[in-house]
Amino acid sequence: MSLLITNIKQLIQVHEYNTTIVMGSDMKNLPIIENAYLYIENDTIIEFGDMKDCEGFDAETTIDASGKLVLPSWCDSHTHIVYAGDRTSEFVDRINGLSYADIANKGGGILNSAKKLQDTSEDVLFEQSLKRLNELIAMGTGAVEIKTGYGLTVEAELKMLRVIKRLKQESLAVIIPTLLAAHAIPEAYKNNKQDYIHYITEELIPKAAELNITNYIDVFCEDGYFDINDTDAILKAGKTYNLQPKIHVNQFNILGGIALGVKHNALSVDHLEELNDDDIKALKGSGTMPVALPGCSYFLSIPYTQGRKIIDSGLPLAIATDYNPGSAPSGNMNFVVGAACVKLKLTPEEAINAATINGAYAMGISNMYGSITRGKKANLIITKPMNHYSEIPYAFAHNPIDQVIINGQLL
Ligand SMILES: N=CN[C@@H](CCC(=O)O)C(=O)O
Ligand SMILES: [Zn+2]
Repeated sequence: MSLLITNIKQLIQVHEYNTTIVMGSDMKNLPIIENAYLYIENDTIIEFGDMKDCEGFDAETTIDASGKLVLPSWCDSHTHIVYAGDRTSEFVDRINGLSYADIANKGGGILNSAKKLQDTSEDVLFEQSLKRLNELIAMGTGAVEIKTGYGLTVEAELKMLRVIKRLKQESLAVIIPTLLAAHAIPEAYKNNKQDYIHYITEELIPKAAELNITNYIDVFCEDGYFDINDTDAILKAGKTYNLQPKIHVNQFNILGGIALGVKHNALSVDHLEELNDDDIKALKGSGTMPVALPGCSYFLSIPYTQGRKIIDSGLPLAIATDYNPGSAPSGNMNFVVGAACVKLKLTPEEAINAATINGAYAMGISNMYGSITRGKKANLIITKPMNHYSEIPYAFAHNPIDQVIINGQLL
């Protein structure tokens, strides 16, 4: 199978050599070729260059992309798309003045989603999740991390993992599963958190590891959920099964979760709506990617992550949707790229780097995804006609996607 895309107005995120992360002032660079071609064989990028050098390709399919841009598909490194039903009633409660914490304290929030998920059959959960996955692919996402965490029992968490496995089998998109082992404390353990942590470390993690579906572990490190000591214990237990941390930290409070994540060699630390200088210091020189989730800040009306400060400190930054029923019910990476510019004060170049190569890094796949590089997988977006990539974040809430290619296949 071979595919040639010709007359590309701008071929974006082109790297001759295999770049796997961009950080600090380098995030301002977004290498492009104007009036370009791209040649794909099977699922792999084989060649690209200036249109005037496009000779000798005998492709089975040719797409004329005149007036359109081509870029790597979005790499969404933080989602919770396997959930049951929705939480629209809590949305209305928040409009009427309740906070996210108020709702959680009266048994809503994550506990509400857990109850719904426990009561939903595996097949129905799969169908609901597949629909969300297909919607986000149509919006340009080609690689996506999916967390568990709405199970809160071994049985329901394993059900979530099996659903993620089926999504992987069903979909062309790259799916990176994460065991969100500690997301909330179930009602039955309300006055006995240590027993629940024991249940997580001694039962859930070993049984989840047995399924061999995930390489990553997550904890919601936050006041009212899991503190630093709990998080430390759970990450240590994960390490014995070779699960690398990708953790929820600093969403509402600074507990020291960033430094703890770095200590445990976390691949990413996500949220960071609250951030201090010690957090920035902890990240310096580490291999841990800070991940901002502007859709969550938008939906909950909480502060936006200081993306500008993170990048100006010389660090890398990734952006992701956090698609979930409670704090960010949207998988639209185009919106996230726009919000990163408007609210995090990233330039379009920085936002596109954050949503492609750095998003791929935050899933451990940037050696094969996230840039236009010979030998990398052909996961691509062809945009609607536009003059410049800055129009993607500029025209907020529009749909810039014309076609999506995943693993060399035109969807
Ligand atoms: N903060 C923790 N987890 C999710 C939200 C979970 C929920 O409200 O259902 C998040 O990343 O925002
Ligand atoms: Zn999340």
